[in-house]
Amino acid sequence: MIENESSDGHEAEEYVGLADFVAEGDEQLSFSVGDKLKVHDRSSDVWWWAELQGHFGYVPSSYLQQTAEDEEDAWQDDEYFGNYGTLRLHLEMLSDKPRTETYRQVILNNSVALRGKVVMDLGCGTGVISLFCARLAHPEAVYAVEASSMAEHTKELVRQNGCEGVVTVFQERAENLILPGKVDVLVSEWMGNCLLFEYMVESVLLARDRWLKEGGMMWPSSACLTALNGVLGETIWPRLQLPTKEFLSKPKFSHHLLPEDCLSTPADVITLDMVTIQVSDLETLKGEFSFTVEKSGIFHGFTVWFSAHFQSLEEDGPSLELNTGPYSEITHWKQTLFMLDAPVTVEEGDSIVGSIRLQRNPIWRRHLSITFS
Ligand SMILES: N=C(N)NC/C=C/[C@H]1O[C@@H](n2cnc3c(N)ncnc32)[C@H](O)[C@@H]1O
Repeated sequence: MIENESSDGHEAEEYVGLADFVAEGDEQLSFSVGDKLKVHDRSSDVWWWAELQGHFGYVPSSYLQQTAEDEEDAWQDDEYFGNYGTLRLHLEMLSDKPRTETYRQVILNNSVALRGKVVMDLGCGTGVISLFCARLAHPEAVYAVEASSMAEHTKELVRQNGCEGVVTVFQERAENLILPGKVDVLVSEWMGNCLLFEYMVESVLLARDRWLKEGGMMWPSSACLTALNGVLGETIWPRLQLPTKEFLSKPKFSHHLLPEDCLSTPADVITLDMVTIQVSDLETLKGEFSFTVEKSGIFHGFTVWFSAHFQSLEEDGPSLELNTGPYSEITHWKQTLFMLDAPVTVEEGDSIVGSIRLQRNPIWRRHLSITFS
């Protein structure tokens, strides 16, 4: 067989492993999540004949996904920046009072220390954080970076607020950005559902590595994912439209969990230090948890949310936190509920021990899958 020819004479197709596979027998081929395999024969539905680094063998087709046509497509950037070019999403974010107010407080608390500093606002959208900097403090310069067409409006807003002397808008992807110089502070509001969805955080880390001065400040300085055992409040069941099985099979984004629906105390399961974390660390993030049930009830699933922490620019100055959990003021992210395959009755004092894994999708780079074990 010619190296790159498959048995039916077509070009071998490239696929990516979606999960680790361990061969059972020498006619099968083991691989790890993210491995790129050449598939030579897909005549069977279940087992395909594939090659990895010169080794051949059968692999389960359900573990493989075709690689995206090109890198750009993998990030779905046209759709992504297209969406952010319209006001709808920005209106939702600006209307989120806890979110926007936290960033305003951070700038206000650090207004003295910000004097003469150079700030980058990455993914500035309508530029609200940049305007906070220019109006509530006296930085040397603010570089407002926004890749979508929203940047045109942002330039106008900066002008109308009389901030063009301080704020410069760059309509550019952070990855391709050329700045006049390095910055003292990199501020960004990058957090997505379950903290990482959209993986805008990768852009923030690339910008950090290229443009943040040694010892510069990252805002948020750290972020963490928190979880607890939640119940599906009795209020939901009666309104259940979908068949229960289907309903239970997918995570529920933007689920508003009420404190009375919580069966255990929250536990931080994953923490990102925004100064030290590397892009490669984002591929797989794992956390352990052990919950003690505080009140008997039906355990329907795990609820997840995040918090972002903002260190003060001043030595032992107060830090600030944006918490999107059920005990804080509701935000546009709300919380995410991961349903169990089947609800479990639990008693006060029971302990629920396990681990969580956030696996970045090897193909669609803005997506992830979350596994509770
Ligand atoms: N999901 C939350 N919280 N915020 C999303 C916020 C996203 C905003 O940041 C911009 N953005 C995202 N990634 C980049 C990038 N690499 N370079 C420049 N601008 C970018 C988007 O166009 C949105 O306006």
